[in-house]
Amino acid sequence: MSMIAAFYGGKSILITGATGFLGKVLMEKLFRTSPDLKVIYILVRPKAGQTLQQRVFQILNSKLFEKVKEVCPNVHEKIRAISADLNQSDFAISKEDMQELLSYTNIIFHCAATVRFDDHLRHAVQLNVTATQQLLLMASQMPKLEAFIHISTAFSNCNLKHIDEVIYPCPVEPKKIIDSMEWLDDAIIDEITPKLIGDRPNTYTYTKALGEMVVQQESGNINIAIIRPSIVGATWQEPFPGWVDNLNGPSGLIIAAGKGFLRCVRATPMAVADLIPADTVVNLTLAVGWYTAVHRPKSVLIYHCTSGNFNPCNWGKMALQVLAAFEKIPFERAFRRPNADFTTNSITIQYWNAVSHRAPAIIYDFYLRLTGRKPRMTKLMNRLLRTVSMLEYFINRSWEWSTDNTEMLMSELSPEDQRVFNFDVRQLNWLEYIENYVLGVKKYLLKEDMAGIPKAKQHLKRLRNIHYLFNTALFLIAWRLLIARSQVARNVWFFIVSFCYKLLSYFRASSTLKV
Ligand SMILES: CCCCCCCCCCCCCCCCCCCCCCCCCCCC(=O)SCCNC(=O)CCNC(=O)[C@H](O)C(C)(C)COP(=O)(O)OP(=O)(O)OC[C@H]1O[C@@H](n2cnc3c(N)ncnc32)[C@H](O)[C@@H]1OP(=O)(O)O
Ligand SMILES: NC(=O)C1=CN([C@@H]2O[C@H](COP(=O)(O)OP(=O)(O)OC[C@H]3O[C@@H](n4cnc5c(N)ncnc54)[C@H](OP(=O)(O)O)[C@@H]3O)[C@@H](O)[C@H]2O)C=CC1
Repeated sequence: MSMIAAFYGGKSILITGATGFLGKVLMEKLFRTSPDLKVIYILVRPKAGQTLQQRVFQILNSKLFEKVKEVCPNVHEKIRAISADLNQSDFAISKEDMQELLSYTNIIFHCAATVRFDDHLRHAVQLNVTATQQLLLMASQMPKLEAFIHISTAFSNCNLKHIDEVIYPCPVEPKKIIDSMEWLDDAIIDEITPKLIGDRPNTYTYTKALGEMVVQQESGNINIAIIRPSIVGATWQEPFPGWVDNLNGPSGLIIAAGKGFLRCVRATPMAVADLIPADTVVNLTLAVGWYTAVHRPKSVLIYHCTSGNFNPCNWGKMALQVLAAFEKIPFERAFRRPNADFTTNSITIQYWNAVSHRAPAIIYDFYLRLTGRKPRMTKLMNRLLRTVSMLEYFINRSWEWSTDNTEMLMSELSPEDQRVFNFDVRQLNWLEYIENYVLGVKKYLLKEDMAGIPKAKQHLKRLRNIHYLFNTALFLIAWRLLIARSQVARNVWFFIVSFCYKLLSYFRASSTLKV
């Protein structure tokens, strides 16, 4: 019997960010392994014309929750969606709902965040820092609370090369930042943002670091732990391999590469690709929830959820594996054949961007115009290149994260818990994982039918032939222009033609002699 699964039985659990990628996988695993839990409260904001109920209905009716419905048929009754906006004071939760949350919550998993790299500092602070502070204040008023698990990121201290399981202070106190956001206007915030974030690449990593400081400062008597996952990818094993439902991290780039839009990047092939499957993060999170509640460590423990030091894979190897997966599982209607060229040279990347990305987009837009359609490829390409430039920081560096707490926890688990809540990535086979990832992107993000694979393969063959034809034509035109202008080129051409003619005559003569 799993001790962790039993621990969550009968519990009232509060999850923020439950409608996000990680939150959904967390909720699914909780229901599947502890169907006797009392209730999961989720803080949800109405969105895109959908009511809370419609959002919950959509989640529960997704493929992700198919197994849950078998083991926990009354799952609908066990989810309690609470209308909340983490950007508002008291999260805009009604008095009655707040009372219920304060009275009954046993465990909190705080997953909500803005994960956009380019978010305005005011908004990023509001969600990643102030909301964390408010949630801790709520937590301090919960008499039945046993543990508060805060999801941060392994990149909150990406300005360092080696990162220990400690909270590194930022130069300006989070409280000062929170206060200043209230009275500074946007223009001034824009001006001071680069100074505040210092050598971090974006507001996301900076505000996640501030969030951790808030957790430490406001922990009081609450049992708190922080999880720091690296780049969260599709699921590895549970509830099935390859589940992914948003474009963040590598998923969007896999689409861009598979569709042939993105063919080269500024990346360091030998840099460690610290990807971590979503289900691994969730398993560690649930194990940490149990450990924190039961063992009540004296200080805030930090758990790095990374793959690099257990089972490293670099970007070069990973890109080759992705390309190999595209051979087996091609995406439909690719723009060009997938390719993966890496360079660390800024001039080379500018040349490649011009030749491999912008020029084909311009030619295609020209073709769209000629055929009376609206050009769109150049715009799309510019947005893609902007996205890639924001991710470049993470694909050109390697980090080392110490994992003593994660390893300690692994050794604390019973063999059954190690199996049910497996977070040991040493067992992960990257080739298999990447293949399932590409399959998942095709099925769940692009919603493409597997029956279309032969047609997609045919399309790629056609693109390869067009590519060869185009290159041959380009070569012949260039050569024709050259021999028209240069005596040396003409001499070389004459030499090649006469050499070929002599070779042909020789073979013809020798074959006549044999007869
Ligand atoms: C397994 C990987 C191998 C890759 C295989 C490739 C094979 C060969 C190809 C050759 C190239 C090789 C590439 C190799 C390496 C790539 C590896 C991937 C690197 C991943 C690094 C991630 C680092 C993460 C570190 C921190 C982790 C965290 O803690 S938090 C979670 C991470 N957060 C994010 O990922 C958010 C990032 N996104 C944003 O901040 C914003 O979306 C944006 C600023 C980038 C863009 O914002 P914008 O206002 O323009 O609008 P938005 O509406 O958001 O999107 C615009 C269009 O772009 C699409 N989009 C969004 N995100 C991505 C993405 N990650 N990749 C591609 N496309 C993306 C979005 O759908 C929009 O499209 P349109 O609607 O069509 O305009
Ligand atoms: N994905 C990754 O690669 C990594 C993620 N992490 C961390 O994991 C956590 C979860 O990330 P992930 O699931 O990928 O992110 P998502 O963007 O998929 O989910 C974010 C969640 O936060 C919710 N949220 C955002 N703003 C508000 C708001 N104002 N009020 C209420 N809820 C809000 C979203 O709700 P809604 O659906 O309404 O938008 C959504 O449920 C984050 O803390 C992130 O920092 C850490 C490392 C890597």
